[in-house]
Amino acid sequence: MPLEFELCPGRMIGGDQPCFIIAEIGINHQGDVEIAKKMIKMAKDCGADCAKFQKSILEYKFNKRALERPYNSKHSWGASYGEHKRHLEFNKEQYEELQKYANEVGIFFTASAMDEMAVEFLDDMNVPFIKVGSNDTNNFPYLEKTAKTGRPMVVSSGMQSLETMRKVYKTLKKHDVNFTILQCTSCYPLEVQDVHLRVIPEYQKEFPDIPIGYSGHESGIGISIGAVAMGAKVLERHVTFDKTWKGNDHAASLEPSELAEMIRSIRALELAFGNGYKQIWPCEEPFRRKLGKSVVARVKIPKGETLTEKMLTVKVAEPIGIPAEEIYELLGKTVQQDIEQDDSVLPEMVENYSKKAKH
Ligand SMILES: CC(=O)N[C@H](C=O)[C@@H](O)[C@H](O)[C@H](O)COP(=O)(O)O
Ligand SMILES: C=C(OP(=O)(O)O)C(=O)O
Repeated sequence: MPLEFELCPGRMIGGDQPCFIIAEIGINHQGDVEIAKKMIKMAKDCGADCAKFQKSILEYKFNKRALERPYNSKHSWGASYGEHKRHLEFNKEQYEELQKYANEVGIFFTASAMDEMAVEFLDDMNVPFIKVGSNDTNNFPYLEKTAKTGRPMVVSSGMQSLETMRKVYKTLKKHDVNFTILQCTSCYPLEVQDVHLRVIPEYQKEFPDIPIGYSGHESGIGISIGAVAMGAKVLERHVTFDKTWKGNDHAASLEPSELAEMIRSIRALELAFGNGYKQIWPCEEPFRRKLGKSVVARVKIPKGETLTEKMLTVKVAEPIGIPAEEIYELLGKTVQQDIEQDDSVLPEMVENYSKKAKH
């Protein structure tokens, strides 16, 4: 399987492709379709590639007692966890409305499938790829089912060991499905010492034929930009209109100005990566001419003298002379005209000196 693949129609990821940026709306829409739409538009306006939600079919994601447990958090939308989750869940019609809206806006639309029924739900919706949230990454029947849809998979790896991730990789390889693995630590918000960006190159070594990415829950944008510098080819961040809103994820999310700034910085960083060639670039020429150093006579050198190191020095000189890096090639050669002290040494002043001064 190649290191690059098509994650969404017409959008390759991996290799030298720009990092694919997922704006994770998740549950930050507060259960309100109109807010969700505004968030889709905001993600597009900020330059994200994809707007993502979280789809659960609650009776399949949770057992009864988990749905009944009290949820006394300040982030709760109901007395029980089930009521809270029901408030945040969009139905099929609402998903279709959001998908249609994302299409109009021109941004890819998908969700994490939070249980096996949600996989079917999203597959029926023809989403471009399925996100596997960290809490399903060790759920092998679910992974097999998702892989069988044939849709590319973005697999997060919070709350998992390397051993489990090796099993995940082998399982998905068996199904010949395109997938990427994201480094992730599942804490909300995530403290910097718990980020572990060095897992990105570790994953690259472990899984050399798939793109590796990062799903971040930290505050701010610097660490995610760093993740891209370390090779993340997919980046997912939660987004919000207001970090102080009620809800578990808002504090670990980016507000629009941060999202836009992060994406601008990532796109600039990608340009800055360059192609790995080291050479003198055209943009450096004026500066090389002004600031670059040439060989200069340290003393007056009469015609016929043989050049020694003591006769020469290196300075910013006018006119530009033989470049500094060629000074040793001059030693032992004969000068064919007088050179005054502090004058540039020019190629035509030196016998059999074939190299031309670089102008
Ligand atoms: C692991 C996982 O699912 N994480 C998700 C993605 O990052 C989160 O958005 C959770 O859904 C969210 O933090 C849950 O919050 P509450 O429990 O208040 O609904
Ligand atoms: C839980 C999710 O993601 P992550 O594990 O990457 O935070 C998700 O996308 O629903």
